[in-house]
Amino acid sequence: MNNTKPILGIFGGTFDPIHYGHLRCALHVQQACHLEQVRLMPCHLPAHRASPGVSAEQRADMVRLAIADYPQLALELLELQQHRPSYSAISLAQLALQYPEHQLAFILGMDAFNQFTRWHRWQQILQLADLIVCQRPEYQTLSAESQALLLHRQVQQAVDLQQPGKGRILVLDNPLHPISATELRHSLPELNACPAWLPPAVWNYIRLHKLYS
Ligand SMILES: Nc1ncnc2c1ncn2[C@@H]1O[C@H](COP(=O)(O)OP(=O)(O)OP(=O)(O)O)[C@@H](O)[C@H]1O
Ligand SMILES: O=C(O)c1ccc[n+]([C@@H]2O[C@H](COP(=O)([O-])O)[C@@H](O)[C@H]2O)c1
Repeated sequence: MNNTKPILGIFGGTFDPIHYGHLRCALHVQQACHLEQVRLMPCHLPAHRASPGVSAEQRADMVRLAIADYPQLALELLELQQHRPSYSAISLAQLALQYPEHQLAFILGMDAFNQFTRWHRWQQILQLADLIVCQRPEYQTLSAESQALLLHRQVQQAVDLQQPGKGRILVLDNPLHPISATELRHSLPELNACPAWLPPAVWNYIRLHKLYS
């Protein structure tokens, strides 16, 4: 039996700033997994790292600019609108209530997946959503904890997520994008032109607001 509920992808991130690694992964996942939409959700107060120097509103503005040409992508403001640590388990519980007619899939890179069993109430996430893991250069070795999770939960094909269910994990065979926001933040002060890994509209925003200088 096919699942009649469309799948909504939730791609959480600090997006400090958003770059083509994020954008191309979001577009690839949406198409490869037949997601109705991918909603990019900037975290407000990251629970797991220092607060970014750029405000949550500005990080969201950059996401909005980066996705403007792609109707299959949308900005999810849930975490920005709440003054609490941005725990994915809490956000997904709220999104599940907000989108009862959809099945949820949380999208994350391999580096994030390798830390997943240290997340706040991570077991609850697997009761609320499937995980779609994007491969990322330099992070292609799975931690022992991630391997253990995959043992019982991994599905091999995107089409498997169309069946009713939750807590399944798909590791995608996606094109690799060797870029990180950390690297960008370090190189941006030296750059005079838009680098290949940044959407031009995001570059213009960074220049206009003198970010990362
Ligand atoms: N180049 C990439 N390829 C695949 N996944 C990526 C890539 N860059 C980021 N991601 C994933 O996108 C999500 C949000 O990442 P984040 O906003 O932290 O970007 P980042 O480039 O990892 O930033 P930073 O270097 O500041 O940690 C995470 O799940 C991360 O694994
Ligand atoms: O909920 C948690 O404990 C948790 C711990 C680490 C990361 N996350 C989420 O994972 C997403 C990617 O995180 P990051 O640091 O790679 O931007 C982002 O939505 C974070 O809020 C969530």
